[in-house]
Amino acid sequence: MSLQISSLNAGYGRQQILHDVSIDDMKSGEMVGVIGPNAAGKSTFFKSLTGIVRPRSGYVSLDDQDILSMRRKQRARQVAYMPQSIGCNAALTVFESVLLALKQTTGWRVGADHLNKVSNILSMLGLCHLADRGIGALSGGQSQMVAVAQVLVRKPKLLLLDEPTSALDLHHQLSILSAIRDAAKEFDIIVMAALHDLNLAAKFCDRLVLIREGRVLADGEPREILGLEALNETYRIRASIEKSSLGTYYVDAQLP
Ligand SMILES: Nc1ncnc2c1ncn2[C@@H]1O[C@H](COP(=O)(O)OP(=O)(O)OP(=O)(O)O)[C@@H](O)[C@H]1O
Repeated sequence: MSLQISSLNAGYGRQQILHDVSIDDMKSGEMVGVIGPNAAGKSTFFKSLTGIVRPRSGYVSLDDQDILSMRRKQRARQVAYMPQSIGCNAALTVFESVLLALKQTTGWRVGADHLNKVSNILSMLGLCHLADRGIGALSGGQSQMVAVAQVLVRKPKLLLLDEPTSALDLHHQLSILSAIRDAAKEFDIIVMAALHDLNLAAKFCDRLVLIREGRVLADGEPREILGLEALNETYRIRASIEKSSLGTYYVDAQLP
């Protein structure tokens, strides 16, 4: 399965935000980091793939199907989106909220297989201890992890995560991204995640797409993208890419 995005244009009113965004040949199991400074258009890009923002032009082919022309329900079975800010319904437990997310795309009959799916996802993300808690009584980080469970349980073909670790401590940033990467491989999902932490992006993503002012500036392997001079200009920093004693690459950045 592959995803192809060609010449996507989108915006709000008269303001054009995305300009001819094209990304070639993303493959199932792949984790693609979408990076770029504040207001670059990353959320608008994700929203235009889900239909929340209607693209003005462009073509998005997922598994040889044009997702932009799909009906909302059909698209929801294939594309799951976790927005940057998460609302919660205080009347549900964590387990029920993940079950409800699953049922949105599979109909309302609840069978043992559905309950197992929810249990498996909670276990995969290390959230079993929260299963019976009311979702209105979670911390910001716990809510964010439950939101990941809600999209992952649907096993979409394409999973869009808008800053999935912004509320998480270091341990949970690593554990959640690691679980998402494993899930991408196990369930054959294409994951696109907007990430502000370039070191996490380098550590977990197979590929990085750098967006500035609504345009794709670069697309490639993390080491290649983070070593680009364009990164300095885009983020208005002075950065160098270093190799750690663990053998991973990281960005050492300062103000210019
Ligand atoms: N609903 C909206 N109506 C009008 N303009 C909007 C709307 N949502 C976003 N924008 C504008 O679109 C531009 C891109 O915003 P977007 O949220 O896509 O950026 P982003 O890269 O996700 O930013 P951040 O990293 O800060 O979350 C910004 O200039 C923003 O002000």
